[in-house]
Amino acid sequence: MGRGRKGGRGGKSRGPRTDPTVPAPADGPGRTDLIEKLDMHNERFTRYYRKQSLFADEKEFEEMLDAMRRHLPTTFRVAGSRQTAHSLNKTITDVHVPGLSDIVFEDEKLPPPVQLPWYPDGLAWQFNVPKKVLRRQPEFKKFHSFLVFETEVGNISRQEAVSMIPPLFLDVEPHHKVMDMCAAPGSKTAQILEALHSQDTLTSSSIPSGLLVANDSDNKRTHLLIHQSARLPSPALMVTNLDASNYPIIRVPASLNTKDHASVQELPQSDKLEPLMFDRILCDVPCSGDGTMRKNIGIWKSWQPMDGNGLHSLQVRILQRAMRMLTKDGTGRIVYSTCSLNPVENEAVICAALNSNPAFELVDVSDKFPSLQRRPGLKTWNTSTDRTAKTFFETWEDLMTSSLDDPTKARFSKTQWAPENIEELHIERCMRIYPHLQDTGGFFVAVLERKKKSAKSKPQRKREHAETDELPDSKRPRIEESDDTIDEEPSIEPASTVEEEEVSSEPISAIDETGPEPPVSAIEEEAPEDDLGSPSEAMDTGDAEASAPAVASSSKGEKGDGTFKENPYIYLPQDHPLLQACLARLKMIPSFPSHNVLVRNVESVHTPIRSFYLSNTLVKAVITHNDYQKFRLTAAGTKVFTKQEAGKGLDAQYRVLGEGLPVVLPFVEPGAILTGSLSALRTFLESYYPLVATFEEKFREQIDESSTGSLIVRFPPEESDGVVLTHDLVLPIWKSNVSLSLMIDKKAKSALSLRLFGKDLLEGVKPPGNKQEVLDQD
Ligand SMILES: C[S@@+](CC[C@H](N)C(=O)[O-])C[C@H]1O[C@@H](n2cnc3c(N)ncnc32)[C@H](O)[C@@H]1O
Repeated sequence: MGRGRKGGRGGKSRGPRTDPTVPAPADGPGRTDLIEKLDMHNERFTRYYRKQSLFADEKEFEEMLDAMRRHLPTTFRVAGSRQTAHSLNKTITDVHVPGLSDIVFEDEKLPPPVQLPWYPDGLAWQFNVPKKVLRRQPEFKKFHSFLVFETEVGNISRQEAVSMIPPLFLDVEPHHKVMDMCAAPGSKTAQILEALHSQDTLTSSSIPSGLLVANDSDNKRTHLLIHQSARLPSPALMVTNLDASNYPIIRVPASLNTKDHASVQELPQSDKLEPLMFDRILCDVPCSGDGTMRKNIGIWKSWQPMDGNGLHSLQVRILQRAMRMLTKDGTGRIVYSTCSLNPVENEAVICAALNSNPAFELVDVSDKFPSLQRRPGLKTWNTSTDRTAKTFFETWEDLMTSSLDDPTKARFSKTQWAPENIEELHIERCMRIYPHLQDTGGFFVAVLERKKKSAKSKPQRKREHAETDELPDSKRPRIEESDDTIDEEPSIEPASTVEEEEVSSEPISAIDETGPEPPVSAIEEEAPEDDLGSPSEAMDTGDAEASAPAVASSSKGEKGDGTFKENPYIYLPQDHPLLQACLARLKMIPSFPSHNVLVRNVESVHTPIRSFYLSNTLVKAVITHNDYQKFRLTAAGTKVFTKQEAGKGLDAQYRVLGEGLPVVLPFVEPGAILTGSLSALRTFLESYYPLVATFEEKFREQIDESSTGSLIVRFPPEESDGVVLTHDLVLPIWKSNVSLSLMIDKKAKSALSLRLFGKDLLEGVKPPGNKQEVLDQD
């Protein structure tokens, strides 16, 4: 398998390989219809895992297999920053769950949604009813619409329960510099962003001083990622498109490489540059994905042991690279995870990485999230050397002395077997989540930190490396750690060319280059986790402006020849006349961080600035002091203002973008914010471009006093005619001469309607012709 090849578990299921001539059975309550059941067998899989002795007895192994053949319950997370999430969660607990608690459908009592007991603050939910219930049973149908709309607007994230675990153990805080090495399609990126934004209020977004670099080697998938993260726009986000195992060093001014710089301070001018060291790194690596078989049923058929064997080397190299990028101040943390149960992709990778870098250790997190059922990492396993899972070797030495031919032997690395020092590595601190433990998918998570006092002498390190030193060069894992050399690493050179202290830098490439074809799951597009609304549906908002990603994302990306062509990222001078005109017109206060505004198009007479983006200072430092082309920077910061077609030159009219509003709200002159009411909100939601004359008088008066263009309205909490607005709602509107428009996309309007008024007030209302014409009308 080649480096940086498209990979990724949880590949879009090819679905059950059913006989097309057999009519599909009805959607039965168990939803594991006969045809699927027939496909849920694979001798290679059962033989391989039986050999691993995962459990004390065969009975439990059978229990696991049974669970893997059952339909996976639907799980979702109430997303968004803390306060908004709590408010929506209360609606689910107080309104929806009671309504779903005593439902009988076709003589069967249906279980209501329940909270996942281990997820903090009860923000994650699970329910398990057949699809036909969601289609036909009125209460569940209503709940389903609610979920679909809230998912569309980013308030709810459909995510497999186990996939929510790694970010929890990462324990991100707003000042952290975080790297998500294999981030697409981005469900964990979204969780990390939420943690960076834990200081957000109900109406306004904080600007974290930290940073999240979300990286994926697959260019197409980075665009999925950008779409996902647009649901939580963040001035602290950058998306890059590189092979994580060779991730280059990013240089930033030394004073920003600390925990206590301000989020939007001016860029320091005279600081020396030093490599950016991350506080948190997630390695959610590409894997064979056999833990997702409940969802991706196609893996049942295709699974074979070489899937995992073929990914081991890349997984080790990604983790090793993460170890080099982690802060050395002792407070950093790496979480390694896969949705595979295969020890070659899990414990073997952890052992290889720990043995290559004795400065690190596994962290005992057994006291964290105690209600999460888990099992310890394996201390022994058997590695199979063929696709049929019939040939196993207990040790690498056994393989070497076997009668297999040399080219076959050369495809394996010693690190695919348990090392002799496994007892010293505390491998039991790894976490295995099996499907039968709490009705989930299968998962593996390990938490690594630098040892508190790493005083290993060179001779001691040499002893630890001796095992790999004995190997022929071609089979050695790349032992790339040397705490002393990390700063000298050339910024963009592949890590394998880094000068290393004690051992060869030969990459562990034998399997990578010549190994088996990657597994289906490793090369297919990952199915969006979100079956409550696919990304493509979510993007089709019917409002092209409003639905554009709210991050400064690439409009070009990868060219046909594989080279990378990006629109530039240009920070404007603070006194740029157009920026200043825009800030004045939109009534921003003087402390607006105008030194952190960037644009993506080169301004000229013919191409005026289309949109303004805002980033925090760390993002600015990364873009300013590094060659972002080399990072294949695909997105940065968050889009806050965008051009409305009216006006030219300095008279150009810009508006505050719905997604950008929470970010800029703290900088809007308080007097410029209008006060709305439930009645005004209803008028906005009932029609696309309501006439000013149709609004209640109190609101109309404020509108009459305001100039045309972009305005912001605060709707305070109110209860009227059984409709309850529980907290402040702040929304952007556009005023033209005779009408107004709520500047959020159609789906966000529908979600709001449903949440407040119990129905979509725009349903059945025909959209007028050209929105722009309506907005520009005189
Ligand atoms: C398991 S998926 C990540 C899922 C993601 N963390 C999430 O929660 O949505 C693995 C990802 O690794 C990417 N990948 C494969 N090889 C890579 C490499 N060498 N460097 C970076 N990313 C890689 C794949 O494109 C895939 O998106």
